[in-house]
Amino acid sequence: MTDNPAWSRGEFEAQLRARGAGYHVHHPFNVRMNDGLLRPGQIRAWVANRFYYQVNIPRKDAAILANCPDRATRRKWVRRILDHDGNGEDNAGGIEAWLRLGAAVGLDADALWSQQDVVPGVRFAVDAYVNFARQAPWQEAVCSSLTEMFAPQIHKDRLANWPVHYGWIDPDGLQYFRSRIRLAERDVEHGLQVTLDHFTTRAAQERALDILQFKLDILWAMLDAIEKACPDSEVPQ
Ligand SMILES: O=C(O)c1cc(C(=O)O)c2c(n1)C(=O)C(=O)c1cc(C(=O)O)[nH]c1-2
Repeated sequence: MTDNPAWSRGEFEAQLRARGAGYHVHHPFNVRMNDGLLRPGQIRAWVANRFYYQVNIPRKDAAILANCPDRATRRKWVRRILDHDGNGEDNAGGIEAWLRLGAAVGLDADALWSQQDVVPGVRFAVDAYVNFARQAPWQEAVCSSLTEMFAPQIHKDRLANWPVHYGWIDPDGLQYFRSRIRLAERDVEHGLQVTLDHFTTRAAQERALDILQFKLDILWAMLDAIEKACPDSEVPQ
């Protein structure tokens, strides 16, 4: 506990944004991916492992919905589930778009759905995120989604760099990244509003920073595990 005065809304938001220094955009594996240094087998390993994150995001969001008694919040939050699952009509959803990314890098949908290439560290990290959302107060789970503040840039980097470095990947497969830029910005606007409204004492604000760090660590741990599973020397082309 701290006796320090609460930060202003602006200062609190600045403290949250400053945590971007630890975002997985700076992970060595992501840096090499962005610099065009990964072999096809390493890109495929990343896509297959990240699929486990993709399919669990709507389950995580459903847990937040289940814990949230506030109808106005649920009305906004439910959109996130449809963003990923699609609606079976005009919106195919993000999971479908990720399957198209898989196809573009040479992975068929059955291989992705089977999760046969998901390594234990990725499974543990993603499961920790879903479990946190099930067990924590819903405002804390909302706060944990705020790594998305830093996601638009990572998507833009991929859109700019992959076509240059990885000519073997059909650029149509990159649509997932394109679609997430706008959605992430919308999500962050709402998630930040909930967080800035809820964590109002200095102790609570510091708790929010710890929650954000927990989520940054999940993303970082995923890349550690993927990197370890496919070192440069052992990856088949
Ligand atoms: O590609 C990425 O680096 C990245 C990171 C994150 C993130 O920061 O959690 C998300 C996504 N992508 C993403 O596509 C996505 O839909 C998403 C939802 C969430 C969330 O916590 O609710 N994070 C992210």
